[in-house]
Amino acid sequence: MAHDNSSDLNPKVTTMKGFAKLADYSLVDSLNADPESDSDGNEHHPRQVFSGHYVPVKPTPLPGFEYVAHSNTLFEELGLDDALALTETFQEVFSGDLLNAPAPMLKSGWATGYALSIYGTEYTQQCPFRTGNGYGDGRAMSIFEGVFKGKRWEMQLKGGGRTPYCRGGDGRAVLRSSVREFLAQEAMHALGIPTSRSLSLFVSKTEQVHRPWYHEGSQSTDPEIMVSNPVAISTRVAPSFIRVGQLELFARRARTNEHPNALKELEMIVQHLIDREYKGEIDLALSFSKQLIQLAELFRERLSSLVANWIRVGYCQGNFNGDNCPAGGYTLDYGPFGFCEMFDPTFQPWTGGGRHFSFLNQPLAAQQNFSMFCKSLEPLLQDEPKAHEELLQIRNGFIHMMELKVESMWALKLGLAQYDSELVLQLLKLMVSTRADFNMFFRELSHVPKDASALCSTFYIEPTEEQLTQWQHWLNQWRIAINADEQQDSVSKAMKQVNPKYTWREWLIVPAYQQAEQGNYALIKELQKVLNNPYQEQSQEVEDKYYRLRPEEFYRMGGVSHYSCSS
Ligand SMILES: Nc1ncnc2c1ncn2[C@@H]1O[C@H](COP(=O)(O)OP(=O)(O)OP(=O)(O)O)[C@@H](O)[C@H]1O
Ligand SMILES: [Mg+2]
Repeated sequence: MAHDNSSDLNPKVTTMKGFAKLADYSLVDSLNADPESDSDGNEHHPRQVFSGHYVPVKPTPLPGFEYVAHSNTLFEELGLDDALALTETFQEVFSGDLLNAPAPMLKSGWATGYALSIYGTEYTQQCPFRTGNGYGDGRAMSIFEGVFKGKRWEMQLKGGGRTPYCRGGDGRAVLRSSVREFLAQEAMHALGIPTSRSLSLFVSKTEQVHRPWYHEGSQSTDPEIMVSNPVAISTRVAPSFIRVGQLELFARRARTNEHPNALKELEMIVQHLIDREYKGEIDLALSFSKQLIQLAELFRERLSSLVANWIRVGYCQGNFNGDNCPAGGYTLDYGPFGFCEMFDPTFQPWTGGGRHFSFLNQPLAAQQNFSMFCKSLEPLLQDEPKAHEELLQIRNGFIHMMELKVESMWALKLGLAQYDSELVLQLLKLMVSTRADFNMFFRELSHVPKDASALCSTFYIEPTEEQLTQWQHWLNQWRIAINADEQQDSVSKAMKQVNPKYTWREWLIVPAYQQAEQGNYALIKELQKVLNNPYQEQSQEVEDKYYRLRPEEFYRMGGVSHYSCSS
């Protein structure tokens, strides 16, 4: 199926010449190309896509583009020289113009369809045709795959214009959301959490689009005004961009036998998933049904560990539905996300997200996505009752595995050899009652203080005498549990490796995208540096600026503490 003739690149690539070919990995939707396609041969109109794994699309270039940033870290990992980001060809390609893309790159990219399920419920109404056949990458498109230093990566533009899945949207992403996604992906990577990565970010100096937003300083939940913002293209990179929702799309079609190839298309996309995301971990000599069982086990492991890690660093995805859940088990779609500052188990920055996707509910949301993943594999096991039963058991075991992961995450955060439910529950209650900052609290605790007053700098309120006594009691219990008198140094060191000092604080990111809108990208560079080293101590200057409780004026502020528009 996969057409794979890409070659390894030499270290430190300085030109685009070595960039590998886009893999035409599977069935293209060729039967129903858009009769209305524009003179550039591209499809900019919403339409139903009934079959095939992708639709060829050409990005719509950013007019009057300007380079904003690239990730030195990812460049280094891919073996690319930083100077490449400043070359004309690179800038053209990653601002959406493939006209001069050097061979063996193709002159067009591809967009994929996916299905939507929200918290385990299947939806079909979210496209103009109310069938689900027009739902998918509405403004994201991959432009090639390549092998860099022995590892295969897919590169995808976000905001590169309309696709048949655009549903009437403009196909664009604004600079605000693009800066957030660009920085967040690399910050998560630095935190040690699997994620799509950021390659580059370009902005248009001439094209703007409108998005609903807030008045300066507004405390409204809903945005009050339309604000125009420059459009941007960020490029994200991952082994593949296959989402649970994508498997769901093909499984739904297979279940209802929507066309003669439906089951085959499901099988092909699952094979592609194994090839791109699980090769090396799945025994390809096994029968396909046994491979599927291994796949489900591996994804269960990756997904549960991912979500436990999200909680570890205070991350809330915000909209963890099936189409924002990559089947490779990493984090994707940094639009509705946020990081919990003042600890609240129901923290949810995205006003459209609801409690079911809130901070400490994410394990349950993950369970729903995992169930949909398993359900998508079922049509492939319809003649294999034994394997089907095994799959159901793996599905039913998710929540237990998730619990274990969450428990060991708390144990790790607290430097405990074993999870202690009483200690953790008491702690979370105390954190809520004294309004502790989630990440600063754990960082200060990592110094293993003797006196509870050392923790007060992480509280948003002045604790009462009674609360201080409760804290001291908890601290004493905890110190006994970690054997602090003898192991203080080693526990402290280990805790600092899992409790980050520098994490995402939305109010410190806002000025970076605001200044970028004025053409000043210095703060983006500064944030890249700071967030790239989350576990290390940095200079006093950095500490004073970035290791701080959120100032009161940013609480309840639209666009900072919550947002309704993430695009
Ligand atoms: N401006 C837009 N134009 C066209 N389609 C859009 C636009 N904004 C969002 N969409 C599409 O709407 C759907 C839901 O949007 P959502 O915010 O989850 O995704 P996203 O942030 O665009 O993308 P992704 O999940 O690829 O990171 C997606 O299928 C997305 O492609
Ligand atoms: Mg999305």
